[in-house]
Amino acid sequence: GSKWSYLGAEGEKMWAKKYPFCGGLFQSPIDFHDDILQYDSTLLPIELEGYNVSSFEQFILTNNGHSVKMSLSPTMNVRSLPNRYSAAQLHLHWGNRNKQEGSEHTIGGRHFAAELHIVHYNSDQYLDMNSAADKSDGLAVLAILIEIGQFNPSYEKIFSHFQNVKYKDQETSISAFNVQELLPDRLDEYYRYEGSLTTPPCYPSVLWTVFRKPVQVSQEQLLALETALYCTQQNDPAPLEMVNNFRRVQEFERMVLVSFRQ
Ligand SMILES: NS(=O)(=O)c1c(F)c(F)c(S(=O)(=O)CCO)c(N[C@H]2CCc3ccccc32)c1F
Ligand SMILES: [Zn+2]
Repeated sequence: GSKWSYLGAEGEKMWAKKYPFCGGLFQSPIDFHDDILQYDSTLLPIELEGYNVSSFEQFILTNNGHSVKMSLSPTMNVRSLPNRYSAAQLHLHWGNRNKQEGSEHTIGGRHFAAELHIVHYNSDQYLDMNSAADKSDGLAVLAILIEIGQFNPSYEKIFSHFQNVKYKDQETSISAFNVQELLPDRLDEYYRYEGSLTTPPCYPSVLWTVFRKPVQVSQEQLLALETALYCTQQNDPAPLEMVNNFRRVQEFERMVLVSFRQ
């Protein structure tokens, strides 16, 4: 089992001891600020294919002790990237009820409340996630920044099941739905850079697309995310709340491309 956490002796400052890439190059997440941004007119709007999965299909929601992840259908693909990338899973990062700033990427040093990641692997070159995860052109992650605002019925399709996955290794099956509902409406405005997984093993294998426009969930929905889940198993005598599961921003001396003019 992966022995790492976001806190204490196995926290992010120690990851590099067991997972050398975590101390390496091209690490994510990063802060987006003006002097590293460069407009690139060749960045096409993100095109999703096969995202509208029939509600007769199921997605599996799992608490893996680090996040809550949802399996996705490999018929879900991202076009308009150098290769065809097929969806593997989505998961979230968040803060806690007293500090609702748990996004991984930041804009002008500002955290958002939470962040959704949809992890895809290069299905042109590799068989599955595991064989793609450590290849430089292996993965593409779509990142959606989440802020507090209106109740979001699409996010509720995931959040309403948290009581069934409170503890590590619990899972539940939910009716599939169109995951595009979880994205902002502007798929043509995003930040683009080559980075890494933000958890161990931190492979520098991710083509990041971070949408400029955040989505909104309500205060109550965010509170549910911040208070429902545990990193520990149900029978663990020392329960650990699953909070603050975001990596701090990494030093970054490279340009980030943007598909939009200011
Ligand atoms: N922020 S992120 O997008 O970098 C990222 C995570 F933050 C995260 F938590 C996970 S995980 O699988 O839930 C737990 C750690 O592997 C993955 N999972 C990836 C990592 C390697 C791998 C292999 C097979 C399936 C999924 C993943 C991940 F890509
Ligand atoms: Zn993530």
